[in-house]
Amino acid sequence: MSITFDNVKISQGSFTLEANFTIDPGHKVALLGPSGGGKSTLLSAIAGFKSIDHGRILFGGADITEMAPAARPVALLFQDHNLFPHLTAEQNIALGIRPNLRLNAQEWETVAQAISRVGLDGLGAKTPAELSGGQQQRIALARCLLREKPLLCLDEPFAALGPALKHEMLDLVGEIVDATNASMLMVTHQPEDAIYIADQTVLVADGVAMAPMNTQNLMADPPAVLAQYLGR
Ligand SMILES: Nc1ncnc2c1ncn2[C@@H]1O[C@H](COP(=O)(O)OP(=O)(O)OP(=O)(O)O)[C@@H](O)[C@H]1O
Repeated sequence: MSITFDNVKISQGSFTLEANFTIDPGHKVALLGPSGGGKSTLLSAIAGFKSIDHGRILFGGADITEMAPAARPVALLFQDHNLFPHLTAEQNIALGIRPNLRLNAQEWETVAQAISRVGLDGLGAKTPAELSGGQQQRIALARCLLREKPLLCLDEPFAALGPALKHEMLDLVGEIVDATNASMLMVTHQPEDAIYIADQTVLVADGVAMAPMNTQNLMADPPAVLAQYLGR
């Protein structure tokens, strides 16, 4: 579904971010730009954790500006702090279905399928401390996925992972997004990650989130602010 920022203005102290564009349905989009540019702020506004001062955010044409975070069509994955340390992997995933963890047999089966989907069969009873960083992120991703939200927002989700594992995770996200017909927005500091997974890129710099551009074209001929960021 499309995502529209209709004359959106978000302020945070002396910082202001503007966004006025539409992302067409079916794209995987990277949010790229200098530190402090407003990438996380934009994701927080979409997820409903940051209110906007002006304008509207539409998803598939429906105004979600005033919706509570849990009611939004959005699942959000952060770089870390995604899991509760005292709960097992499967309990952490189950939270995505029912925060009180009182799931019926069919819902536990859904949890088991989600564990399988992220390639972690047999590890459901482990706590986060017993899992590697990559495995922990897979658990967090599994919880995001079983909420079946049509928009997956990722805030530097795999920054702590090595290159091989990161590519594996990006492949997994890409596959799942394609299979479920979802849309994806991913904040990254790595241009190569944007090229790897995102067909479009939104450049966020100088208080403006710009309309999405084809990632390959953008990298081949970057505007000054991006060239500077890339160190070219
Ligand atoms: N709670 C806050 N109060 C006031 N200003 C804030 C607050 N949080 C962030 N900011 C400011 O908002 C701006 C945008 O921050 P944001 O975290 O969205 O940037 P970012 O592009 O995600 O940065 P990074 O790449 O470093 O994570 C920054 O200039 C920051 O100083």
